[in-house]
Amino acid sequence: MTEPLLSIRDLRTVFHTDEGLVRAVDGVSFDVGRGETVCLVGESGSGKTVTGESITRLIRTPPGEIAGGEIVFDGRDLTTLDEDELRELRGDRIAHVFQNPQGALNPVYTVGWQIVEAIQLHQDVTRAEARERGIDLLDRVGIPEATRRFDDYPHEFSGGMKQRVALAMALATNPDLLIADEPTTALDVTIQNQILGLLSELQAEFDMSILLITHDLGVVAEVADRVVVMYAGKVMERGGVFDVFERPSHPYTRALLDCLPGRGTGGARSIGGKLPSATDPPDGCRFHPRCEHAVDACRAGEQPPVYPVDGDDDHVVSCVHYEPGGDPSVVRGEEAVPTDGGRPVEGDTEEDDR
Ligand SMILES: Nc1ncnc2c1ncn2[C@@H]1O[C@H](COP(=O)(O)OP(=O)(O)OP(=O)(O)O)[C@@H](O)[C@H]1O
Ligand code: NI
Repeated sequence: MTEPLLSIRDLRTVFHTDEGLVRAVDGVSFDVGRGETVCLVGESGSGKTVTGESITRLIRTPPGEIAGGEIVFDGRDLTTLDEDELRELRGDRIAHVFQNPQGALNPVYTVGWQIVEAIQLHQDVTRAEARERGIDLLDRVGIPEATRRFDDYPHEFSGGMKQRVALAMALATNPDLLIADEPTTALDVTIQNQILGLLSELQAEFDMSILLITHDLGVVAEVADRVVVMYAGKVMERGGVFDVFERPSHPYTRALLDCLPGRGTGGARSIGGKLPSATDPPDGCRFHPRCEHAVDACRAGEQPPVYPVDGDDDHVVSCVHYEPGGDPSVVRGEEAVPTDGGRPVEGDTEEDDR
């Protein structure tokens, strides 16, 4: 594999709060390859947004602080850059879009004016050239009558159209990496699908990498090349989208997938049990209090290291059942089939038998 565009190693981002230290991102590692879409998934509070915002240090300091790790982007460790260098990078080579496009748009100026500003901030072009480029971008993101709409104000666009405008602004400087944090969550399903389709098209056209943050596994199945599953600040599982969906290996990943309509036991809308406390997470595997497969080894010490699934270094899981000499069939019921002669394959039958 060629060198990834972005390589995050052992990232630690904390918040100093009145209730104590929140280890929002606690030793997270993953790569984003060139031209690849990597999805960061997990329930609310798992640290997805903080991970995305740590990359260009959008984290407010204080209370936030990047306490450790490396964020290597195109060969440079971003954690060593000063504020000026980061500003230069943000909105130029790395762009963000957020759930609420309102934040990206200033209500006081026309969208065209804002796009021209974004282009001129990073590129040495005339106003007329920037305008032409901006109209072209609005057109590319699917704004009808882009030339006429260019001089409209943000409030004159609907929610879905506003998100397209925000996307046009993000793409204005032809970024290498787009970090999209729940960009379609606030939109209705039809518009969601349009925007996601658009993202894929633009990705190919602009040859950029996308880090897409979402808790919607349906979206992940649609667009991801690779998946990083987070829980309580830790990576639980990481791998190619096909591997993770076909052979989900961490009990947490399996539980998440079981919540998808048409998969698993069906009916279940969310995982049982409570999310851990942000300031006082459990020892051992952070998921163990909600895990039906937890054993003593899961309850003490640190989060387990990541182990390859089926000897595949590209698909890894942080679960003691996968350590060398361990028995993953405890977690993945289907493994039991060849050994005991054709018992039912569902992962939860063992429990039902008891
Ligand atoms: N400014 C802050 N001060 C204190 N704690 C924070 C701050 N921002 C985030 N956190 C905490 O960091 C943890 C991770 O939050 P984060 O927003 O990254 O979760 P998320 O996975 O993006 O969730 P969601 O799906 O709800 O967006 C949470 O426990 C959250 O309360
Ligand atoms: Ni978030």
